[in-house]
Formats: sequence, structure tokens, C-alpha cells
Amino acid sequence: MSRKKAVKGKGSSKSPKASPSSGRDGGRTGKGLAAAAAPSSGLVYPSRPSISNSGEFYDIAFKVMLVGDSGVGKTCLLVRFKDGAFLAGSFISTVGIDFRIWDTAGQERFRSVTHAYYRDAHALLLLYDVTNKASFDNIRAWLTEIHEYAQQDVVVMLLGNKADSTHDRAVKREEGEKLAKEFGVPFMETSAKSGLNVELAFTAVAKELKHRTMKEPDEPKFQLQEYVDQEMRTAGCCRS
Ligand SMILES: Nc1nc2c(ncn2[C@@H]2O[C@H](COP(=O)(O)OP(=O)(O)OP(=O)(O)O)[C@@H](O)[C@H]2O)c(=O)[nH]1
Ligand SMILES: [Mg+2]
Repeated sequence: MSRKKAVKGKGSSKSPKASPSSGRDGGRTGKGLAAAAAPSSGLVYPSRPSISNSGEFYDIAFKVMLVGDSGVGKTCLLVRFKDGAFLAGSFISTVGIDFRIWDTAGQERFRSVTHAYYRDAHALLLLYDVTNKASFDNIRAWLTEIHEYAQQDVVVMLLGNKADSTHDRAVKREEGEKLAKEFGVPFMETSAKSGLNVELAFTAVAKELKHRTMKEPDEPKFQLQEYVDQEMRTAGCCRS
């Protein structure tokens, strides 16, 4: 697995619009978004390092999707990540992995379109809004949908977004933790507004995907939730 061969200035990145759906944001797209869908296996192993839309070389591409009710902050989270942490050059840029993130529309009327894109997703960031109880209650339905349409081994992470909105909070952190435990998925609260845990959410998923692909047979499994908890402890609970 060779490392990334060259990196152009991140600021030069201009992702084409190829979102699987278009919500209120008109289908704004994310970092390194693929112009064409990945092959059905999902994993992209170019015979030689290929160049991504952002002008970076990579050996493997992972497809990550942001899902959840309309208005929970999917697009904002992606924009925050894309314009912040990722630009600083992180874990992802050092291992030569293209991390393609697909922003989806949460509106019901686009749901059937989104389903079609679950199949080859490697990871799903499932968001609810901590100020919107209904978006939290709908998480069960989202998880059912994910089980139905996504790959069995898809990495799912539950994110309670808008954690900055302390006055309007309608869902306690403990409730999010409990639900995540029930479904055996990692969980954290985020804020696209303040940046809380945004980088951590994406890098934790990237680490899990990288580990799965590159791990030696006798290497222990990457513990995503443990990693997240450890990182939050190290950062004194609130990363931005
Ligand atoms: N306070 C606060 N507001 C947020 C946060 N993230 C998003 N918002 C606001 O929530 C609203 C919806 O955000 P979007 O990112 O467009 O939501 P979405 O999930 O992409 O919605 P759809 O595209 O319709 O599925 C916007 O008004 C944002 O400003 C956050 O972390 N904190
Ligand atoms: Mg959106």
C-alpha cells in the first residue's frame, strides 16, 4: 500500500456535483466526491495510484454517506469538516485513502433515491438533531432502513448534532448513548456550528475503514467507540 504521491493545495479542490439526491441545499456535495459511483464492491483499488477529484492520489477509496432527517445538519457537518479539519492534513492524507463523502437529502420524498446509494457505502454517519426529538425518534426507522439496504458490514456511527444548542436541547446525551448501545453502534455528540467532535467523527470512521482493509490477521480489531472515548478524554471532552 503506497502512500499518497502528491498533494495539491486543498484550496484548489472543486468537487463536481454528483450528489445522489438534492434536498434544500440543491444537492451540495462533499469532499472528494466521486463523479461516478464506485464499483459494486465499493472498494476502489486502482492498478496504480489514481487521482481523485480533489487532485490527490490515492490507493483506496471509501464511500461514506451522511444520513438522517431533513434539517439535522448533514450538509453543515460536511461543510465544517471539509473547510476545517480535513484541510489541515490529517490521518487520511497520510495513508493515501480517498474518503468520498456523499451528502444525502433527509426529506422523505428523496428517500427512494438515497436507498439506491446505500448498497456500496462503506460507512454511514447517521445524524439526529439534539434539539429535535422527532429526529431522534426516527433513528430506529433509519437503522431499520440501513439494515435493509446497506451492506451487512457497513460501519454506522450515530451522531447527535447541534450539541451547541444547550437551551433548545430536547434529547439528553444519555438517551443517545443508550440508543447507540442498544443497536451496538458508536455514538458521539457533534456541533457543525462550534466544530465539536466534527473531525473526530470523520477520522474515527476513516480509521475503522482503514484498519479493516489493512489489518494483519493477528492484529486485534479496532475498537471505534474506545478510540472515540479515549480521544475525547485526551481533549478534555470537547474537541473542535
Ligand atoms: N445550532 C446549530 N445549528 C445547526 C447545526 N448544524 C446545522 N444547523 C442548522 O440546521 C439547519 C439545517 O442544516 P442542514 O445542514 O441544511 O441540514 P440537512 O441535514 O443537510 O438537511 P437536508 O438537506 O434537508 O436533509 C440550518 O439552518 C443550519 O444552520 C449545529 O451544529 N448547530
Ligand atoms: Mg442537506
